[in-house]
Amino acid sequence: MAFLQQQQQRLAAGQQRQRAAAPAVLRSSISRRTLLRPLAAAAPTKAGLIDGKKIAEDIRKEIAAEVQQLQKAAGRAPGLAVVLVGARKDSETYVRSKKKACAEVGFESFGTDLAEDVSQEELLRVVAQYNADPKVDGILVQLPLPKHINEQAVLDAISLEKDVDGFHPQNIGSLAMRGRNPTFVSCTPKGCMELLKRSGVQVAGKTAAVVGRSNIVGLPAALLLQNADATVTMVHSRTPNAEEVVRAADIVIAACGKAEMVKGDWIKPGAVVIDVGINAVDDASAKRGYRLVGDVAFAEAAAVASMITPVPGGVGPMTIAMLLQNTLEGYKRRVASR
Ligand SMILES: NC(=O)C1=CN([C@@H]2O[C@H](COP(=O)(O)OP(=O)(O)OC[C@H]3O[C@@H](n4cnc5c(N)ncnc54)[C@H](OP(=O)(O)O)[C@@H]3O)[C@@H](O)[C@H]2O)C=CC1
Ligand SMILES: Nc1nc(=O)c2c([nH]1)NC[C@@H]1CN(c3ccc(C(=O)N[C@@H](CCC(=O)O)C(=O)O)cc3)C=[N+]21
Repeated sequence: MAFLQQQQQRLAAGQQRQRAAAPAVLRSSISRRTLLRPLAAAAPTKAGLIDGKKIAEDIRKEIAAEVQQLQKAAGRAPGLAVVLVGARKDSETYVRSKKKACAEVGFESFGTDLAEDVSQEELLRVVAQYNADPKVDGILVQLPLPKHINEQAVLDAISLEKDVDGFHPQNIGSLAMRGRNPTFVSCTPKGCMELLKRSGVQVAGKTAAVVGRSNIVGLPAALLLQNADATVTMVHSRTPNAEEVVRAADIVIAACGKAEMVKGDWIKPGAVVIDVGINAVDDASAKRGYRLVGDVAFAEAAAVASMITPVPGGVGPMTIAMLLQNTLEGYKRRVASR
């Protein structure tokens, strides 16, 4: 019981600190009942929810307003080209939601759907066409690509000025070097940082753990946190003491692609948890026959963390909002340099 009390006390203190830093929109999501609950209560304390869906919606509105303002003088709307290879159901869904988001903010979207067995040469030709198209500000080739295609060769072929995914080696390399600004920052890690920023979470001086080291999520997320003056540790499949490293962190970004791997007792009381994971698990009671869960065991972690993102409704919608933001940035640069 003494331990529980201590933990509750630490939690309440952490939450009050976070609450003081949090903007009004978020403050309302940390309930009074949570804060005023007697310390010895057995029920788990609920973390404040970081509402990625709402924050992404705010950003889309900001983008739409800017497009309205800019497009008359520019003579055209921002343009995003999305290339889809094959017929993976999840990829088709993502591409559809990207095109829908484009329409919503007043972008023009271009799309090329290629057959699963398309040759690498043909795919490279499509990329080259979009590189040369003056109406296209951003190019996204949906991943994963079929096995017979060299993914990196395709990503390398996207013009640096149109690499709105931020996957070009020069963009990732610039992120890793002090004093260099990448042309574009990858959407998912950029979305994680934006969630922290818009939730009033201070990053400078904090310890952070990133679970996962992929080129598209874990690595750039760690670099961004480090550039924001956090002290960062990366955890991967060969890390023997992942749990211990995560438990030392004030900020956790989970991107390991393993459903609910990060447990509640891995989380330091009062930590902020950003869950990037998107995993489908079978669920006969769900309409689609499956439901989405993150890389974090949400309920357990929410009982310990001060703030946490849900899945769905957390990082996912932010990825799309950042894709639009990157495309708008590219458009503004290209219009200005005419
Ligand atoms: N919300 C969004 O917008 C997006 C969500 N995602 C989701 O994010 C997650 C990560 O995606 P992505 O980076 O592409 O995945 P990858 O499979 O490319 O990378 C996973 C990383 O996690 C590490 N890892 C795997 N198992 C463990 C383990 N047991 N302990 C510690 N680390 C481990 C791997 O280590 P190692 O390097 O040693 O193999 C690897 O670095 C997925 O769930 C994906 O669906 C991805 C993109 C966008
Ligand atoms: N070139 C490229 N760029 C990418 O950015 C890219 C990619 N390839 N391949 C696949 C991953 C995955 N990804 C997601 C985007 C949005 C949601 C998203 O909006 N998810 C919703 C739920 C969607 C649903 O209900 O199915 C949510 O989390 O709330 C998820 C995942 C982008 N990726």
